[in-house]
Amino acid sequence: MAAQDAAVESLRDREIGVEQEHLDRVYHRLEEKIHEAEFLMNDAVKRGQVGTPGALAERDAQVFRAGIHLNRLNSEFEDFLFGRIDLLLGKDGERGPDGAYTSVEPADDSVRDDATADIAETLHIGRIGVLDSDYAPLVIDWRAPAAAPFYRSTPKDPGRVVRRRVIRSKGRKVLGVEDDLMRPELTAYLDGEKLPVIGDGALMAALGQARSHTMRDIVSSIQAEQDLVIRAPAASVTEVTGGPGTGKTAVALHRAAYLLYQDRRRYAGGILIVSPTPLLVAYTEGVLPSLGEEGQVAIRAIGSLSDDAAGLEGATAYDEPAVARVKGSSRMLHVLRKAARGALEVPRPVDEGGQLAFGEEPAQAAVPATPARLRVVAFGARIELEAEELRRIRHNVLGGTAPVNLLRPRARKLLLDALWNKSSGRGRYTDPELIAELRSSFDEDVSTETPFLEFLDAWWPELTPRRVLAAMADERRLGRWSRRILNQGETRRLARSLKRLDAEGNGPLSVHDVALLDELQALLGTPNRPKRKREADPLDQLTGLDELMPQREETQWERAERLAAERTEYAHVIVDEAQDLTPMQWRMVGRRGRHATWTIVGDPAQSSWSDPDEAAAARDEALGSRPRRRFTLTVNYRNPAEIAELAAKVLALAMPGMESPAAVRSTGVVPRFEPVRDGDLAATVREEAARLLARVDGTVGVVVAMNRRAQAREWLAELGERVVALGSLEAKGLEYDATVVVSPAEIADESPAGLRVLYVALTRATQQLTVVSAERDMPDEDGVPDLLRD
Ligand SMILES: Nc1ncnc2c1ncn2[C@@H]1O[C@H](COP(=O)(O)OP(=O)(O)OP(=O)(O)O)[C@@H](O)[C@H]1O
Repeated sequence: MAAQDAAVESLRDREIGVEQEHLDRVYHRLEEKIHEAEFLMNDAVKRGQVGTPGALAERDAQVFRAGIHLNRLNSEFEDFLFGRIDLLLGKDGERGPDGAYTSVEPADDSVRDDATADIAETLHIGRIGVLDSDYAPLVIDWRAPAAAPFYRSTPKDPGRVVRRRVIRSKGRKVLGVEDDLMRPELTAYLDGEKLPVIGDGALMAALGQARSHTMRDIVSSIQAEQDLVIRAPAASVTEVTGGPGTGKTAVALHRAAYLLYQDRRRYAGGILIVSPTPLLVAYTEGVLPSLGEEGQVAIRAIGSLSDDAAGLEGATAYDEPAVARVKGSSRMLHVLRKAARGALEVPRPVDEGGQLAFGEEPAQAAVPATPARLRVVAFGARIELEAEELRRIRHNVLGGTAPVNLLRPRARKLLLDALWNKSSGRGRYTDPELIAELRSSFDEDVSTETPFLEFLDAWWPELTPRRVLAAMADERRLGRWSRRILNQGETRRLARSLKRLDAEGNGPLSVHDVALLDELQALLGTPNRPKRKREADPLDQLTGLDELMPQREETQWERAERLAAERTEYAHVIVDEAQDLTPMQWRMVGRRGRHATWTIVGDPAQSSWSDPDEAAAARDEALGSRPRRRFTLTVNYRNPAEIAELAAKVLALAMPGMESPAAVRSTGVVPRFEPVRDGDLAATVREEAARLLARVDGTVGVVVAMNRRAQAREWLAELGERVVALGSLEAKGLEYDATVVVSPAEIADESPAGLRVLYVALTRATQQLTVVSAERDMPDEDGVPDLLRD
């Protein structure tokens, strides 16, 4: 037995040695390429010194290209080379642009009658493609067509693949190999020697690894059903559904990298990935760089999508469910339309002069809400417009649907018309030319007068989304805008939730406020501002360069940076956890992809939104009539069968009849049930988290009801960085080696979608799960809460 083990080990070592040799060749070639790129950079800099505009533009372009190239080559890929396939001869002998044979099917005579065959081609697969100096492929990019059989081949449908190997390496050192035999019935020979097979496959090895606070890519073990989605054509809409742990997020990220590889030019317009929480953004954002892609992809939390959400972190506060339901509903659109127009009448916030603040009622002899009349002097006489006339003009201007801020020039024009009609100038001449001249000087005189300008500013102020949102905090006013749209209770709750904002709308935003601000931005519009001239660069002035090149064009770098900063629309939009988007959020996301192609991944069973039909309608509106291509993922790679089985009980309650995905592995460790000990919830949770910390190498997540978030953080403060406390809604998409789910009943009762939120909480663990039940969970003698019993 020992001799047999030793033989296996020596075979493994020999195969590791074979792959090491190949990796050495790859690195040698990469070094050559890095030198080439550095040479290009230096050469480009020299060109820059010539100083003619043509040479400068060329230099910028060259530096840009060489910079990208160097960046990719220098990236510290942990396992740059990760796969290999050994293939039979193809049906035809044609080679593709990457030097590999293109045929997927084996040639008729590739297998001999005695079930032996020769390996005709060996391909190594890696994160980027590398050709040797003769243009033969040393490494095929994982996204190239030639790499597809690495993912697609199965023993049932092997194509040309005989052996599929996953290579594990760190830096320049190969650490291990794991093989899957796709044609076990064959005896295959490579260079005259029998093809060896090592290990029991790579997927299980990958799934058993400890989790950290960042997601890993799955590039070495993408499964066939996932590969179909990743490589689906970009056109129109690709919709992917699948239960927890089926790899939807992973697939979405790999698809972004794949699309960029396929058509870099087209996706220079940017790919947007919308994620439900900043936590999930932080968890996933390392995956794309590890796949060799950066820059063109923006991963944004739904709470930071609008320009108005402060900073990239955006909004993290959550409204209580009843408020969230109102703010997310498409009925809000009608309220916001009224508010965007009605806010013109709202007094402006205090300035030094002691005027009113929003939300305050006029006190004593305060300045009136909006000026009641306009008084100017023209041609030596006073002209006035009374309240009724002003009201008529405003009504007239607001007649259409144009954005309010863009209507200001029209309001100004109608005011001048009305003043002119009352002025003495009107009847002075009959000659149209003279009248026109007089009118034009009238307009100029009046419209530059301070009283007129002050009046216009107060009567038709430029509204900001935040100001309008803050104006909605006044319940009486909001009641006017929401009449026949929201009921009284909804109006009250909405107004109250907005009291967090000051008069200018500054203050903590909730995740749902962000979609409202974005809608308001669209309703209000941004007036055109005169273009600012490019600021002079002091260095250019000092060196006299500004005189040499007075109209220096933007460089390619500057242009790329500017476009990224200004980008509001994308070429492709990927929505993760799409089941959670509210109708208002769909509108916000839809505005960013009006001309885009889309990939949408989600799971209706995990939806925390209470009205899925309303959300589905909004989604249809955002996607328009684009055709949809649908995929379903069926295998759960995250949870062991023991945990998946428990979660399935909640699924049966939350969505009767819905099937849960099949767990791909089992650990033999069943979930643990722990009732609160001695009435001390904090101590029980802390002890359970500590117990799990000792049992797993990676992370432990403790999921509590949303209103216990802060509490839970305190309970766990002493336990170190491997433990994280999460509100139920924050657990979306994340995973931990072990989780503690605290009081299923509390989580389920939190909102109308509570059972689905509980389903999410129960499906976060890759190895172990403890459920802590409080009194309201009504645990039985084994500690099993009522909700989780058979
Ligand atoms: N082919 C694969 N090889 C290795 N690991 C995989 C594979 N597919 C998925 N995984 C792993 O399974 C886990 C779950 O994947 P992911 O988070 O993408 O699932 P999901 O469908 O988005 O789940 P949820 O709906 O619960 O958010 C991740 O750790 C992911 O790396």
